[in-house]
Amino acid sequence: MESLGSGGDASGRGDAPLVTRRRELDAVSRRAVLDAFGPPRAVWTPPDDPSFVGWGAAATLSADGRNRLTQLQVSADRLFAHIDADDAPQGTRPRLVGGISFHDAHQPDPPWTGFDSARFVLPQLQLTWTDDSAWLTANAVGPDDPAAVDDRVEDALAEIEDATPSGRISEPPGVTSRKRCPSRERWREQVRAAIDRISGGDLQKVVLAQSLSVELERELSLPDVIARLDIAYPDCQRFLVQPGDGPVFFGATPERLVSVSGRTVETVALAGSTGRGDTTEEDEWLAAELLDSKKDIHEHELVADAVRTQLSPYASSVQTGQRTVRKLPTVQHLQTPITAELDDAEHVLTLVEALHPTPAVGGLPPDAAWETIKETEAFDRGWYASPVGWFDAAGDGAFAVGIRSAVAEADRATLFAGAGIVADSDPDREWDEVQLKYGPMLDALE
Ligand SMILES: C=C(O[C@@H]1C=C(C(=O)O)C=C[C@H]1O)C(=O)O
Repeated sequence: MESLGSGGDASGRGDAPLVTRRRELDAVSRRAVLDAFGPPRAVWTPPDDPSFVGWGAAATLSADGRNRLTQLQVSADRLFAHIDADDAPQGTRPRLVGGISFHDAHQPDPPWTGFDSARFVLPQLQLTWTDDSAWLTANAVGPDDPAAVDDRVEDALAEIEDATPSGRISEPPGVTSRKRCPSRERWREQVRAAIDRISGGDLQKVVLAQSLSVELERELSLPDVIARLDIAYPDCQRFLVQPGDGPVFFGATPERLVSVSGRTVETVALAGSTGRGDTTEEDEWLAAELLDSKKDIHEHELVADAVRTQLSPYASSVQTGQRTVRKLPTVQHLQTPITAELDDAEHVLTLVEALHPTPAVGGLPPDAAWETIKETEAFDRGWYASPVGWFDAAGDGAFAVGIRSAVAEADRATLFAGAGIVADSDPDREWDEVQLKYGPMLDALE
C-alpha cells in the first residue's frame, strides 16, 4: 500500500502497467457465476445497459477526508496511466467499482465494516453481459507476469463453464425480528423539530432517515437476492458491493446520481412521493394528486434547482425535461430528467463531488441540513443514500444514489429509508412514506 497524502492510499502501484485481457463467451448465468466466485465482489445492473459483475481486487483505492474524491481521482489516474488496451467496447474496459459514504466524517464501524469513506476496486475479473453474449475481462497491476494473467483467464473460463445455477431461485430468508430507529413517537418529535428549524428560516428542507434492523431466519443468498430484485425492480438500478468476507451493501434504487459519457451528462431530480393505489382508478388519482401537490412540487423543485445550479459551472447549457410521475412497485415519485453537455471534458467523480448530496437525500442549505441530520439521526448512514457506481480510465462512469438499500451480514440486515421534510410536512404521512420505501428491501428479505 502506498500513501497518497492524508488518508489516501492505493494498492494500485501507480507506475506499474495495468495488464488487461478479454475474451467473449457464450451467455452465462449471472446467478451461477455469483455463486461460484466469492468476495470481494460487486454487481451493477442498470435498467438500460449491460449487467456487470466484478470479483477480486487487482487494485483497491481508498481515501477519506474532505478531499476524498480528488485523492481518488489522482490515484485512479495513476493506476490507469499505463493501460495496455483501451479501445475495447465500453462495458469490457477496466473499471473501478465502489462508492463513498454519505458524509466524509464516516468511520467504517459495524454494520459498515470494510466500507471506507471512499473505496473503489479494480476487479481481477469482470464479466459484462451484452444482448446475446458476455465478456470476461481480467485485470492485473504491476509486477504480475502477463502470462499469469492469461492463465487466470483460462482458469476463470473453466470455472465459469462449470458454473450452473443451483435450481430455482430460493424464497426470501424470512424476518424473525425487527427493530426500528426511531420509534414512531420519536419520529414525530424529530419531524416537528425539523419543521421548527425550517420556520426559523435557516433551513428549507431536510431529508430525515430511519433504520430498520432485522434478524433473518436463514442466511442471505446474495445471488438469489439479486435475482429476486432483477425480477421485481427491472426499471431500477440494482447494485451490490461486498468489500471482503464481511458485510454487503445492496439495493434497487430508482435514482441516478449522474452518468458521464464523453461530454454528455445525465441526471435526474427525484423527490416528492405518494403511495400506489389498490385499483387503477385510485392509483391514477394518487398520481394526479402528486403532480398537483404544492408541497411535493416545492420539495421537488428545490432538488431540480440545486442540481441545475451545481451543474452550471461545468456546462453552459443544462436541459430540463418534463416533470412526470415515476411509478415504482410500492411508491410513486415526481421525476424530472436533467441533461447537460459539458463545456470541457470532466471526470465523473468531479460531477459526483458537485452533486452529492442532492437535496433529494440531504437538504438545503446543505450545511444546515447535514447539521440537522447529524443531530437527529441516532444511527450511522454509512453508504446509505450515497453515490455507488463505477468509472473508467477516460473518466466516464455512472453513479446511482444508494437508496432502497440495506447492509447485511449472515443472518442480519439493516435497512434504511428517508423522507424529505419541508415546512408543511405531516409527521405521520412522512412516517408512512418511509415504510413504503422499505418495501423493495423487505420484499427481498421476507
Ligand atoms: C431518501 C429516500 O428517497 C428520496 C426521497 C424522496 C422524497 O422525499 O419524496 C423521494 C425519492 C428519493 O429521492 C429513500 O428512499 O430513502
